[in-house]
Amino acid sequence: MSARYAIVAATFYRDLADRLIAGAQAAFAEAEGPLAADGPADVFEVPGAFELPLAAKYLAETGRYDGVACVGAVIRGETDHYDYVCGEAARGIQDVQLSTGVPAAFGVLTVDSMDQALARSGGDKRDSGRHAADAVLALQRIRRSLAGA
Ligand SMILES: Nc1c(NC[C@H](O)[C@H](O)[C@H](O)CO)[nH]c(=O)[nH]c1=O
Ligand SMILES: CC(=O)[C@@H](O)COP(=O)(O)O
Repeated sequence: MSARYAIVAATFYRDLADRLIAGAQAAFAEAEGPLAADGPADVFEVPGAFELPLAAKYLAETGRYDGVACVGAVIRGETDHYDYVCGEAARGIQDVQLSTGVPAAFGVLTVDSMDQALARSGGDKRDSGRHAADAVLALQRIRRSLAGA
């Protein structure tokens, strides 16, 4: 039985979203055995990170996906708007996975500069898109093992 994954991307910073999507797609493509995907992850886009939780909820509630990787980038500006966007995205995505039982990973960069974002979206620090997909796979591995127990 193969798996189906989704990626929902906040495209407020288009180039960063594309880098994060690529990382998540690569990680999903490497999944093996019962976690192996039946094809590339379906990609859905929202304007910003604040919209990620509801999009993830829509996808999780379809019952069509074994997990959802939520990706995006929030770069601090002059005001405290950053705090609200980041906080609600994190809390909302966590609520989706806890309420639906469908893995929904937090692959949202919360940074102070574009340089920090580039370094964490497949640059020299990490690939948060890949990490989000890996988190989905790790939770799905547990879920599948318990289902087979
Ligand atoms: N400043 C950033 C935003 N802001 C937009 C919000 O996420 C949201 O789309 C808007 O408030 C309408 O509800 N979003 C990001 O993803 N990254 C940012 O840096
Ligand atoms: C993270 C944000 O919402 C940010 O881009 C907004 O910038 P500002 O705080 O300067 O209005």
